[in-house]
Amino acid sequence: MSAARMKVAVLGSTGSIGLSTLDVLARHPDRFEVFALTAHSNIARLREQCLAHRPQFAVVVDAAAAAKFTSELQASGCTTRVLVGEAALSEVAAHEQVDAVMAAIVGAAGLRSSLAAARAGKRIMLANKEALVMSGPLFMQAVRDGGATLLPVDSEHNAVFQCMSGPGATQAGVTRSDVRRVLLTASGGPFLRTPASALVAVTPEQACKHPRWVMGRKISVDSATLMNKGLELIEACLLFALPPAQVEVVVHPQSIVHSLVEYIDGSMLAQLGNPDMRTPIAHALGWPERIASGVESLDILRAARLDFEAPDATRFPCLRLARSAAEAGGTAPAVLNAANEVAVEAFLQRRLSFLEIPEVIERVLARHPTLPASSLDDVLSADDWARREAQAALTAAAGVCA
Ligand SMILES: NC(=O)C1=CN([C@@H]2O[C@H](COP(=O)(O)OP(=O)(O)OC[C@H]3O[C@@H](n4cnc5c(N)ncnc54)[C@H](OP(=O)(O)O)[C@@H]3O)[C@@H](O)[C@H]2O)C=CC1
Ligand SMILES: CC(=O)[C@@H](O)[C@H](O)COP(=O)(O)O
Ligand SMILES: [Mn+2]
Repeated sequence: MSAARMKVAVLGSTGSIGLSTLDVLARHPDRFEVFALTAHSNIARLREQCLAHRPQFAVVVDAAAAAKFTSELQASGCTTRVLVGEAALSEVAAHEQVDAVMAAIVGAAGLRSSLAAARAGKRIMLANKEALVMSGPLFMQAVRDGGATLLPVDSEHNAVFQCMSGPGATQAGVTRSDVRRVLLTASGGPFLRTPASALVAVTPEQACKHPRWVMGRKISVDSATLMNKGLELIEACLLFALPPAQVEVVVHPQSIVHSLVEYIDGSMLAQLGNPDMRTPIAHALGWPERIASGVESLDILRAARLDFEAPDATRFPCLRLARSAAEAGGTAPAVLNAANEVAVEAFLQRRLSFLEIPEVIERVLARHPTLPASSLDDVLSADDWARREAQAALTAAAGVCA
């Protein structure tokens, strides 16, 4: 039985998606084998995970932490081999023995390893939306060239994927002419009802307190600015080969409907469930079969009502910025993403106010002449340029902030 087990590499295993993935994997020891785990700063958690799951490889990005980690593992009798450095992430993602890769590193740091999994033809379960947003058509081409299977883990895209299954189902990235539009649901984040005048003083702690989901700090801030939905709009256009005009965003505070697809006959299909990432993770791991996730049944009588409203473009300008970048294409999404990463990090470090996040991004985008993104070098150059521009914009904003 063990010969048929799927070997899974979990990139970013110490994060929120990583933890949920290991929870689902542990429910199916007959079906999955944890092949590799990776961490950046949380070495203590990686050690616990290695002892619990006994992977063949563990990757520690930071060389300074690796020696102590390796001797601790050995002292515990754990035979996991420790690999060190960023290149090792791609090595395990593309390893010939790996069947499936959970891409759950946050931000641009996950680009190379996600691409490596695509090129090596793996089953890629994609949570790391920033990698796809940055490299866009190049990423989708790598999936096709490598013969990979790309399965969306982001809850909205997993919902759309599920609503597009059935007769006539296509692979992710292939246009369906019978789809009229996709509606991505947004919770609205922690500041859905916060007046504009109060947004200026909100703290990182408040921004990271998501009303429905427990997530890492970066995506939590993105959710609060609605940039998460902006990145997801670009992600949806790429995954489902749709123009931005066919992807709409609707605020749904209960986070029960995870997204909807409308067909040309007027049918709207939605995927519903409790807000728990183990559902899309289990879907991606088991696909095309369904496997248990540990998620409780949704009590629709208790939920009782589902509300929908339009997003407020004035208080949350990030959505507009992302839509413009989606329409511009080329290097614009990579620039949007990089500027956002810099601005969010500065906000988390209290060097930038909440309302200055979109200001920094807009300033960088305004200075960017969109170029074709024909190669990975084009994407990385745009990313590098945008980070430097955003740092400069931070300095300007810090003067205002101080
Ligand atoms: N959390 C959620 O519910 C959802 C998340 N996503 C997406 O999934 C991805 C992960 O999110 P989430 O789990 O919340 O984030 P977390 O911050 O909780 O975890 C991030 C993971 O990435 C690792 N990491 C951070 N920086 C680096 C780096 N430079 N090199 C290598 N590894 C690094 C972290 O390691 P360490 O902890 O050791 O520092 C950790 O394992 C994001 O792209 C997010 O947008 C999408 C939908 C839902
Ligand atoms: C769980 C998930 O997929 C997140 O991307 C979530 O959607 C964030 O919530 P928002 O809808 O508030 O952005
Ligand atoms: Mn999402």
